[in-house]
Order: sequence, then C-alpha cells, then structure tokens
Amino acid sequence: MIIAVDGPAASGKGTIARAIAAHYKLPHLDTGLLYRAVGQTVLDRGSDPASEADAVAACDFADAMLADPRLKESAAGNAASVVSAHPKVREALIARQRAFATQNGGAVLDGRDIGTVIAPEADAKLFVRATSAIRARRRHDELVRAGAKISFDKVLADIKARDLRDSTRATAPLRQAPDAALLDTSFMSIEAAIRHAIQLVERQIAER
Ligand SMILES: Nc1ncnc2c1ncn2[C@@H]1O[C@H](COP(=O)(O)OP(=O)(O)OP(=O)(O)O)[C@@H](O)[C@H]1O
Ligand SMILES: Nc1ccn([C@@H]2O[C@H](COP(=O)(O)O)[C@@H](O)[C@H]2O)c(=O)n1
Repeated sequence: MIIAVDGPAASGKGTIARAIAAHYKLPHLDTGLLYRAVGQTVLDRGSDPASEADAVAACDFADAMLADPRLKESAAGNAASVVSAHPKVREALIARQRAFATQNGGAVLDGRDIGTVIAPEADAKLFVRATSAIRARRRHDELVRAGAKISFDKVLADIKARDLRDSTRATAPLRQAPDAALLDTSFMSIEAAIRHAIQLVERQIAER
C-alpha cells in the first residue's frame, strides 16, 4: 500500500505521515530531507543554489548527510526550496523516491509532489494545509525549542517565500492532486489531525 501525503511547509504533513506509517506498520520517507540535503551540500561547497549545474552536482550527497541536524534549520529549508525548482535536480531524485514507494509492502511518503508525480498510483492521498500564520507559529516554536534565535516575522516571510516558489515552479509544483483528500489542520490538535488523517485514508482504501 502506498500513501502520499503532500502539503506546504510546516503544515504538519510529516507528523501525520509518520503517524500513518506507524499505524499501518509501513516505512516512511520524508522527501523534503532529500532536497534539504542537496541544498545544504550546495551551501557547504560554497556553490549557488540558483545554479542548476551546482545543484545537480550536489545530488551526489552521502547518505550520512540525511542525519545532519543542520537539515532542520531554516538555511537548509530555504536552499532546498531553490534547488528543488531545477528540473534536473528533481529528475536526479525521482528514482530513489519511487524505489522507496514501491518496495515490498509499500510505504508512506510526504512531500510536495508525491500524489501528483512520484506515486500518482498511490492507494490513498492526503493534502495537508494550514494558514501561513499558523504554520509560521508552529515552525517558530519548533526552531526556538531547538535553540535557534530567529524572529516570528522572519519565519513567516520564509514560509511565504517558499510557498510562492514551491507552487509557481514549472516542474512538479506544489498542488493538491485531484484525487487527494484535503485536511486543513489550522484549528486541530496534533492528535485530532492524526485521527482525521487515518479516517480519510481508511475511507479512500475502502472506496478503491
Ligand atoms: N495540528 C498541529 N497542531 C500544532 N502543532 C502541530 C500540528 N501539526 C504539526 N505540528 C507541529 O508543527 C511543526 C511542523 O510540523 P511538521 O514537521 O509535521 O510539518 P511539515 O509539513 O512536515 O514541515 P516541513 O515542510 O518542514 O517538512 C512541528 O513542530 C509539529 O510538532
Ligand atoms: N517532494 C518534495 C519535497 C520537498 N521539496 C522542496 O524541499 C523544500 C524542503 O522541504 P520540507 O518538506 O522539508 O519543508 C520545500 O520547500 C520544497 O521546495 C520538493 O520540492 N518536493
């Protein structure tokens, strides 16, 4: 069984995808981490995220990079959003994501284009959203808890800039697949969001 969970930055899709994976005992892939690893590698090399050639060269990042705590930081997220707009970067990361999705027993993947590009055949698809102000509040709280010194206004501006880049790029833009169920978590607790998400997945599986 393949379950696709898409949505904008800090909408809660990762939290939901992890819970769904635990519920169905499936492996989970946070595909944003792959783009963050490319973005961080570009920054580490002193290269330019806006250069497609530099970004493609960074797709050879070592697997250990995926455990680098810096990938959680805003700099990696912003660089990821720039490198992910390059068609050749997306192409370089497709095989890895599809192999994960189609491994024995299936998987849960979260990202921006899982239901539309990576696994359009997914058995269940969710599109998770929340207002930009609520997403920025959640992300700001998370960053401050991790020790970052960053203002709420900067986090909100970053989220808005990423939303714009992610949804207007020509290749695999962020959008809800026509057959994805919409889940707005703006006024839901984490527990309620997970409960609703599992109900929506159950409904889609039953209707297959
Ligand atoms: N319904 C909710 N209510 C309150 N906080 C939430 C809710 N869902 C998620 N969070 C918190 O918001 C933050 C962002 O959630 P999460 O990492 O799941 O989002 P994401 O969409 O996967 O983000 P990213 O795009 O960066 O991968 C986390 O600190 C998480 O605990
Ligand atoms: N399937 C995906 C996943 C992510 N991206 C890009 O990476 C950035 C970081 O992702 P997070 O989920 O960790 O926030 C994101 O802003 C996207 O630009 C993507 O393009 N496709």
